Amino acid sequence: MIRTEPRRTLRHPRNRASEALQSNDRFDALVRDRDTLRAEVADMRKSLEEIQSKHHAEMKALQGRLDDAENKKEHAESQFQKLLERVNTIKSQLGERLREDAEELAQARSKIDELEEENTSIKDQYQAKCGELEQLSEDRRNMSQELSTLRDRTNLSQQNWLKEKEELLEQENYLQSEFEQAKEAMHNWEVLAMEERSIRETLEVKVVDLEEQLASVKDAYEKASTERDSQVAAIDGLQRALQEIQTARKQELRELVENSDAQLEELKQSLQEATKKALDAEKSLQDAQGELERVRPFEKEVKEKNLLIGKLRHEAVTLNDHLTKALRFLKKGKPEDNVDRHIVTNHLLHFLALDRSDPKKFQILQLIAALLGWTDGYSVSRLVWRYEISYVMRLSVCDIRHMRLRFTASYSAASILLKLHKFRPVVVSGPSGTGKSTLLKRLFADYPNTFGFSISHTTRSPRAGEQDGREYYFTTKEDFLDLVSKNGFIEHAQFGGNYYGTSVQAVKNIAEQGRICILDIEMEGVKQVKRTDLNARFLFLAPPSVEELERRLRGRNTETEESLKKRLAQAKNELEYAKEPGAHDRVVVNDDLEKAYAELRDFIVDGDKFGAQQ
Ligand SMILES: Nc1ncnc2c1ncn2[C@@H]1O[C@H](COP(=O)(O)OP(=O)(O)OP(=O)(O)O)[C@@H](O)[C@H]1O
Repeated sequence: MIRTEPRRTLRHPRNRASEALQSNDRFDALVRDRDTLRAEVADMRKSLEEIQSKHHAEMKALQGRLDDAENKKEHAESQFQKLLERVNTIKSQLGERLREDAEELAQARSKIDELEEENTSIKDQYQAKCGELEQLSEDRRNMSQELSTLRDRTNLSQQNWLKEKEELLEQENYLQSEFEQAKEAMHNWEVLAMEERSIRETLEVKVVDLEEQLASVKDAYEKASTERDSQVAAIDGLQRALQEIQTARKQELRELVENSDAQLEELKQSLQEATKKALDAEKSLQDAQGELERVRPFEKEVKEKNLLIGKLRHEAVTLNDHLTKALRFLKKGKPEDNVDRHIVTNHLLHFLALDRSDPKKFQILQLIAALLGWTDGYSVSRLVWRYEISYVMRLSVCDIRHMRLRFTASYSAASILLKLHKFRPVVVSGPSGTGKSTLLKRLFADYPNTFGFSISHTTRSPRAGEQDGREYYFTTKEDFLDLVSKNGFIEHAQFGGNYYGTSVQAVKNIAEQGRICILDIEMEGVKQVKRTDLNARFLFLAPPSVEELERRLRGRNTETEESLKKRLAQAKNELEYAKEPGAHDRVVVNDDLEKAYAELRDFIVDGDKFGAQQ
């Protein structure tokens, strides 16, 4: 609306009447203008009042929403505090329990070791005593044999002597009877001499002869008697000697038997004691085994908890590292440095294009702040805080949970990748029979608790005593085939209607446990590992020649003619593949076992770095 100011100018008197008329008209017009203005003012007031009341209502609604949000925030904070308290109490309780269990386990182990040592020493003693017992029985048997031969010989000589004695006695009797006859004859002759003197003279010669005969017979008799006496004395001496020998032998034997009986008794006693001790040891071994069985689940729990603690520690260290890097990066930026406007514009466009709920938006904001050199920590944190608060206040609880899950998943994936940089798996491949198992067995013995084999998946049902995640990861056929379709296996095969396979995740699990996973696989498996993010190192073990390989396979006595042919054909393929550049990081020829082991160990151990990357 155009309004004109009333003009205040001096007019000529002739025009006064007409001017009065004009001024009346103008006055009327002015009155009209004023009225319209008043109406307009009233309208505006009305609309102002309406706006004010609307604004008031909007303010009220906003205040209500703000109050709600604050309540929710307070509630979430109190829940978070409670959870934190619970986590702390669980941590302290678990720590206590873990320490106690570890102590108990160590005691049980040392007890088992002691008992086992005792058991072996008792067994050794028992075996030594058995050997001694056998030796003694052998001695006894030999002596009994000797004694019986001696007895036989004594009996024989005794019989001979008795026979001779009888013969001498017979001779003596015969001489005695002859002497008696001669005496009688002499008597007859003396009677006859009395009667017949004449015959006497003739007979005297006979008498002399007879006397001579008698004398000689007497001599013979005396000789025989002395001989008999000496022989009797010899027999007596012999008998005495024999008796002495017999008594000495008997005494010796008695002593021997007594000694061996005593030794036998002692051995029996020590055997009984040893058996008792062995029984006691077995009982305490069983107790210890029972104890071990009881402790085993705790051991697993302890391991899991330790793992968890390790993971948490590692996460804390990584986060700290990231924070330090971010701070350093923020501190380094200078506003006067050349800022690439193109990059900033791109980031800004990206920021605007992203959905509000996308967490990347926050990261881009941080990046822009760093690029523009907003080194003032306070203003950056205020900006970030304001953005965060305004963003978080628009999120529902469900969104927050979802975000946390997404963060945890991506964080654990990143954590595994970090672990795979430190604990890099080693793929040891090579034709069957080159000596992989022989060398790896030695390496594991030299470096205990350093390496691990991945646990395989299987679709077969668990057997008694088997545990999921210990002997195998037991899975269904559907899940197994699903994982196959997602390239989740390094190697897989079917035996007797069941599937078996080595999964990529199983290898990652070994790195998660802080061990180097050793994969003893074939060429196709090697290629598959290269397609994964396992960050593995590759060693190829080659035989000195195909002929030597065949000799070793035959020497192992594990192959049929058919399987041998198959293995040799496969060996040729593997040797061809190994010639391709970059197929393996190291090729070791196993011609000399010591040399090959040194090369394999040097590559895997890598000066105690085990191939770790920064
Ligand atoms: N340097 C060597 N010299 C002579 N014999 C060897 C040597 N290395 C290994 N062997 C022998 O070769 C045979 C095969 O070795 P081994 O079983 O370790 O092979 P492998 O590569 O593990 O076979 P597979 O892949 O079939 O299990 C064994 O009998 C082993 O004793």
